[in-house]
Amino acid sequence: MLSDLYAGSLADAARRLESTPLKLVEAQALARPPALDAMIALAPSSQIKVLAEVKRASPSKGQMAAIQDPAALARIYADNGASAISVLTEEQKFKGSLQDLEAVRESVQVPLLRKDFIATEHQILEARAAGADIILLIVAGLPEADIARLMKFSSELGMTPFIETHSEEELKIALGLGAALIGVNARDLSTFETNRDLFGELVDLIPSGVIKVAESAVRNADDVAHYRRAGADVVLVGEALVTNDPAAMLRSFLQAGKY
Ligand SMILES: O=C(O)c1ccccc1NCC(=O)[C@H](O)[C@H](O)COP(=O)(O)O
Repeated sequence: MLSDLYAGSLADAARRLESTPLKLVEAQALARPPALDAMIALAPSSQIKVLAEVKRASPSKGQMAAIQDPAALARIYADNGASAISVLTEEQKFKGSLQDLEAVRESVQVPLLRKDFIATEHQILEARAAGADIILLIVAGLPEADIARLMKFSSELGMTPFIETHSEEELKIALGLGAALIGVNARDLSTFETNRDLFGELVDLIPSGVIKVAESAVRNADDVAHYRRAGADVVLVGEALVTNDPAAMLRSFLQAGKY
């Protein structure tokens, strides 16, 4: 499944290259104002931080929410305390787009994550050109040397690479590469099974100074408190926000993670 997701994203990127040549994407990326500093926005504090996701659909759940106006949803997130916003731009299974990311960029001032199956410099330039400040690199999906190269490339653009892991071995790879923003995804991207305890099982391997993100499977404020007790600095939440009242949910998450 994961390799299919990468193949789909790369095919879509190749199609976009036919109408927008790499040199133009690069010029658009370099013309953007400097990237916002995600390491400041997501830095550990006395309160858990929320990375709120714009997520219409997923391979595991199918269609979740129509989200006709992603910019309006992002404003609700930012107005109710989200420290950063994740925009799923994958088109085929998640029904997202770079246009969603551009629209969100116009509406909020918090750092934006391009959430996609990124494997090339072209996709990173597209992310920057659309206004993203953070890009996702998934250890399960990429050879270590590619992650190292793409981390360097995104950092040179002023962006923050967010490195996603799902096992001790993957975490050691992320740490070995010097990642400063690391996620432990409760969802196994091959089987879609979720394990909310995985973050707590791995977190002690992550040194202080690295921002620790608990990703996926938050259904309610109790789950946020669970991740916070385990040591999360940040929770990444999609489904629970887009299928409920996002403002009320966000406020309850921030309240639950206040220690
Ligand atoms: O969400 C999925 O089904 C999925 C399947 C395969 C690859 C990635 C997938 N999701 C990406 C994410 O990591 C989540 O959107 C994100 O962590 C938020 O998760 P949730 O709060 O459980 O919607």
